[in-house]
Amino acid sequence: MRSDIFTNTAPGTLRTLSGEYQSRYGLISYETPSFIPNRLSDYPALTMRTMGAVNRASMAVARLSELGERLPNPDLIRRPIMRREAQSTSALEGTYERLETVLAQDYEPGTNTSGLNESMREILNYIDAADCGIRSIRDGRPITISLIRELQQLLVHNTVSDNPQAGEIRNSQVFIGSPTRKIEDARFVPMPPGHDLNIAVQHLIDWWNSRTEPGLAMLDMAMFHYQFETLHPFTDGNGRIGRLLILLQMMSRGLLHQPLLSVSSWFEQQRSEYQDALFGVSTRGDWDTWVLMFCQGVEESSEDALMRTSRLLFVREQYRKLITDHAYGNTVMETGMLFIGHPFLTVEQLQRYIHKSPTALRNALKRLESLQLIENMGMNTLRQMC
Ligand SMILES: Nc1ncnc2c1ncn2[C@@H]1O[C@H](COP(=O)(O)OP(=O)(O)OP(=O)(O)O)[C@@H](O)[C@H]1O
Repeated sequence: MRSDIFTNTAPGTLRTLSGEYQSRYGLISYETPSFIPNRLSDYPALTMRTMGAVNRASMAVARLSELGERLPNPDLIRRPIMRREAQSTSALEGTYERLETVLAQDYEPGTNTSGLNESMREILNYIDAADCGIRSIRDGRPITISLIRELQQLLVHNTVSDNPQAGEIRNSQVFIGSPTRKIEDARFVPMPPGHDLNIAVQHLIDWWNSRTEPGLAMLDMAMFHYQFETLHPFTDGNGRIGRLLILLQMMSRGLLHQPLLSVSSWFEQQRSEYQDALFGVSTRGDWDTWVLMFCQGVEESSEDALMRTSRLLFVREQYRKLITDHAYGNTVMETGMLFIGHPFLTVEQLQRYIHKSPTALRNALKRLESLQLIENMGMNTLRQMC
């Protein structure tokens, strides 16, 4: 990491690290600065433009929350939204599966994924971690180190990163973005592991839990996200856990009651600006650019979630009306409603969710197909058509 781009307004200090790493050519020695951020304390000075973005983001989340309160079946509607988040937060870190494949994957949190490929396992692990986080917040559990460690452990479960450091604050050095594999060329080198890192992470969590002013929650989340990523507490999964925490923080501060927000797709589209903005805080204390970007991301993601959720509600109403107009019975209605949260369903899944005879289910599917609400894709899979 270059040290000359850190100015005297950087909110931290540089410490030189030296060591050796194993390359394919043998042990190579390195010497590089690492960045130790100051503890978060007061709010940074922000421009009027950024304060406006903070307000707009808060209002967009409030609108989404209001819609969430009116949802007839929030758990069903949240399912495709969480899968989309799982797909894009993983894509941001280079783990890619098509969204359709993720939506079609027959999976419920906690079930065995060992037969699946590594990238699908990672994506489904995110669903497990998100599910665990959401349940914890709903049970009134505060955001603590132990909760965050539990989420990271779920995220890396049964993947290449499932090692003795899974679920632990790291005890080894990490380097962000060193594509040439030369440590000196890493874009950012977080602080070394050990006592100081553990204390810094604890301080960050205490800082978060001491913030209670609702009007400042957006700013708190932006600052928290920067500090979390800059500390990089884990050996893997820092980006994904950091972005999951944004949702959990909104829920725990009462800004959002239903987990309808997916921020990663927006950050994925702005990947290099996102990393530059985080880096800009470290190198020159440019909080304004970072907070502005964070709030734009939250605002646009909330607007997008509002649009997607409203569309799902509209589709649900269309299904309901058509099925009612044709005087079809409960099984058709129940089956049709299931497709709202499951754009793809296999016959086996349907049999698991709807406890009716195979003939009744077959008839219900035929009726939904005749109404052109679903389509048979072959291989026992049906797809929502609206
Ligand atoms: N300059 C930077 N300062 C602080 N954080 C950064 C910086 N650049 C990127 N990040 C954060 O680090 C994340 C990527 O980190 P890294 O490539 O080490 O992945 P990771 O820790 O393995 O976790 P994940 O795979 O979930 O990101 C980014 O998503 C971003 O949140």
